[in-house]
Amino acid sequence: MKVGLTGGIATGKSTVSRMLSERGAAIVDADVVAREVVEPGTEGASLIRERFGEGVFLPDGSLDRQSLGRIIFADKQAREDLNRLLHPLIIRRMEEETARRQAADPHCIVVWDTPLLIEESLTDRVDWVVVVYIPIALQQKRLMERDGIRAEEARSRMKAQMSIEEKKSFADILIDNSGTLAETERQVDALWQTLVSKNGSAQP
Ligand SMILES: CC(C)(COP(=O)(O)OP(=O)(O)OC[C@H]1O[C@@H](n2cnc3c(N)ncnc32)[C@H](O)[C@@H]1O)[C@@H](O)C(=O)NCCC(=O)NCCS
Ligand SMILES: Nc1ncnc2c1ncn2[C@@H]1O[C@H](COP(=O)(O)OP(=O)(O)OP(=O)(O)O)[C@@H](O)[C@H]1O
Repeated sequence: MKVGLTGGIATGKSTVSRMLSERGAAIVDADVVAREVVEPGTEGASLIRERFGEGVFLPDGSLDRQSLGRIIFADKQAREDLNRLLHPLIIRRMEEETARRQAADPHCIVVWDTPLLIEESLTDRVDWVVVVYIPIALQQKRLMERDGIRAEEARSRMKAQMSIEEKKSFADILIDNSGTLAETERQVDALWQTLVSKNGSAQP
């Protein structure tokens, strides 16, 4: 079984995916894979160098994430270009990782922790869509606190994605992460019970 876990930036995907991992899920994290596909010497790194130039790389050859982030969160065309270059590489690697996990354990529950699951029309690749939701004002506050950024920058990052209100409508299951972590744990327990009971049976 393959579950797509999504939400808006800083709504709590990593928090929920950690809780699912503790219960036995196999996590495939798109942000981690996105880092792997641009490591020095990779095809991803050369594609970025061709489009964005040497200025978005550090002297040791690694990607200057801050610099590229400043460009793509402020410029829609640049963001679409980056997505077009990297997403096929990211998706391929996520599918390979999933196949590897399922070969090792056919009954495992694989969770795709993927911020852009809905924007990139990846919902058909998963059996269930779980959206981690918090209200927009709290999203902005948590993002500013976590990344130490100002309101304006937080808003520009949030605007680079479909709004969390809109994403809600794509959910098979909604996790409300606006309360305490203990409250989220309780919802994750219920989610896990549902996934385990449906594993191997009909899709939602
Ligand atoms: C622009 C980059 C270098 C900035 O790196 P940085 O370390 O500052 O951020 P990080 O990778 O941890 O991403 C943080 C969050 O930003 C959001 N985000 C990242 N990329 C994008 C994007 N292309 N469009 C919209 N939101 C994005 C996601 O919510 C993500 O969880 C990096 O995000 C990147 O390589 N993005 C392109 C790959 C991608 O689309 N990743 C998202 C998963 S498919
Ligand atoms: N229930 C909660 N109560 C208080 N703080 C929380 C809660 N859940 C998450 N947070 C905090 O909110 C921030 C965002 O959470 P998290 O990093 O899990 O979001 P994310 O959706 O994975 O973000 P990104 O899209 O950037 O990968 C973190 O600093 C986290 O510690």
